[in-house]
This record gives sequence, structure tokens and C-alpha cells, in this order.
Amino acid sequence: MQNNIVWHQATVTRERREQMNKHRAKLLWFTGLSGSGKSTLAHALEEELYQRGCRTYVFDGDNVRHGLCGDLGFSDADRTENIRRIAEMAKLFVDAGVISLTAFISPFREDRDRARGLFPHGDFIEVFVDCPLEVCESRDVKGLYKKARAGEIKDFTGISSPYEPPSKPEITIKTADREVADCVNEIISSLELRGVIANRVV
Ligand SMILES: Nc1ncnc2c1ncn2[C@@H]1O[C@H](COP(=O)(O)OS(=O)(=O)O)[C@@H](OP(=O)(O)O)[C@H]1O
Ligand SMILES: Nc1ncnc2c1ncn2[C@@H]1O[C@H](COP(=O)(O)OP(=O)(O)O)[C@@H](O)[C@H]1O
Repeated sequence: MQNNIVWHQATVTRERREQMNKHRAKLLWFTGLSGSGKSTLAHALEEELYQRGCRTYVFDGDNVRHGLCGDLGFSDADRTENIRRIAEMAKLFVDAGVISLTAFISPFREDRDRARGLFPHGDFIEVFVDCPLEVCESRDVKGLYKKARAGEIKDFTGISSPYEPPSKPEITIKTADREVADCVNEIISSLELRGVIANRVV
């Protein structure tokens, strides 16, 4: 399928873009149950990074499942394809020098590991948004758990479709009984430690 396709070597490389941006490009891959806090944290973190002058972009259901992945549902195969497309897109954004954040349930370990495999070592930072199902269900941000329990939505993650937690995530953030700002600070500190962004001036 990829016969006779030759990659064109850009003169404006990722390294040059990173120098201009004054920060490294990385992919922060948020994974967790529906309602665990992926979107909230990804956007709050993006806000903080933006205020520090970083180039960022958040991929989540709103800008992906309506367009690029609008043809996909929630069967295992469709979720796998969803994650494959998102990972390939995020790879291009990282190449463009952007700190990219993805907020998808991405329930299957194999799919996340395949996504990780697209990136040089250290560039794929898996963020496990760890929140018990009972808490996610009590939040029921979109009323979907109620529908899933009533059998109105099939293959719902955590209820009638599996979620495989990461075995070795770079970052684990527990969101039950914690302030969003507290969680964001923890991720920021981890990014500073990894040299992705400069330390805060206090
Ligand atoms: N069957 C089923 N299972 C899980 N989630 C469902 C389902 N149907 C719709 N939704 C809504 O779609 C959002 C999950 O989409 P994702 O693209 O993140 O899913 S996946 O990574 O491909 O598994 C998820 O959004 P979040 O709540 O933000 O996680 C749900 O609102
Ligand atoms: N520490 C926290 N981190 C993230 N979200 C939190 C936290 N505490 C409470 N919440 C709430 O939990 C809900 C998470 O929803 P959302 O971000 O849409 O989850 P997801 O994207 O994983 O489906 C939001 O209503 C958010 O305000």
C-alpha cells in the first residue's frame, strides 16, 4: 500500500522548531474512564502551558469524533482505528513542534502501546487519569452512565466494555477528591522534571 512513496526531508526540522519555541515537543496521552477528568485536565493543563508561551494543541472527542473519526463507533475494532488515527495525527503535531495532548478513553493497552511505538523513546508520555468507576458514574457528566445502566447504550466502557489500565504510565493522576488545579500542578512539575518546559520562576 505504501509502495513508491518517498518521505520528503524538510529543512525546517522538528529540532529547529523546538529551538524557536523554546520548549520540547511531546505527546501527553491521557487515558481513563469516561468522566475520570481527561478533558478537564488536558484543557486546564493546556491553559497553563499557553500562559507560559508554549505551543499546544488538545485532541479530544469534540474535534476528532465529529470529523476525522466521524465514521467510527464504539466496537473494539472502531476504537482501535480511532486510536490509530489520533496517534498518527498527534505524531505530525509533535513533528511540528507542538506539545500535543490527547484525551481519549483509549481503553485497550495494545492500542496505546502501538501509539507509543510511533514515537521516539521519551516523547510519548502516558497520563493515567485514575478515578474509580463509582466516582465517574456519580459524576455522570453527560448522563451516559445512566443510559448505559439502562441498556440504552451498548459497549459502554466500564459497564459493558472493558477498560485496561496502563501497566507503566509515566504519570498517574488520581482525580477523586482532588482539585483540578492541584492535579495540573502535579503534571506541570513532572514536565519540568523531564525538561519538557522550563522550571517556574518563583
Ligand atoms: N459506548 C461508549 N463507550 C464509551 N464512551 C462513549 C460510548 N458512547 C459514547 N461515548 C462518549 O464518547 C466518548 C469516548 O470516545 P473516545 O474516542 O475517547 O473513545 S475510545 O478511546 O475510542 O474508546 C466519551 O467521552 P468522555 O466522557 O469524554 O470520555 C463518551 O462521552
Ligand atoms: N481533580 C479533578 N480532575 C479532573 N476533573 C475533575 C476533578 N475533580 C472533579 N472533576 C470533575 O469531573 C468531571 C470530569 O469530566 P471530563 O473532564 O469530561 O472527563 P472525561 O474527559 O474523562 O470524560 C468534570 O465535571 C470535572 O469538573
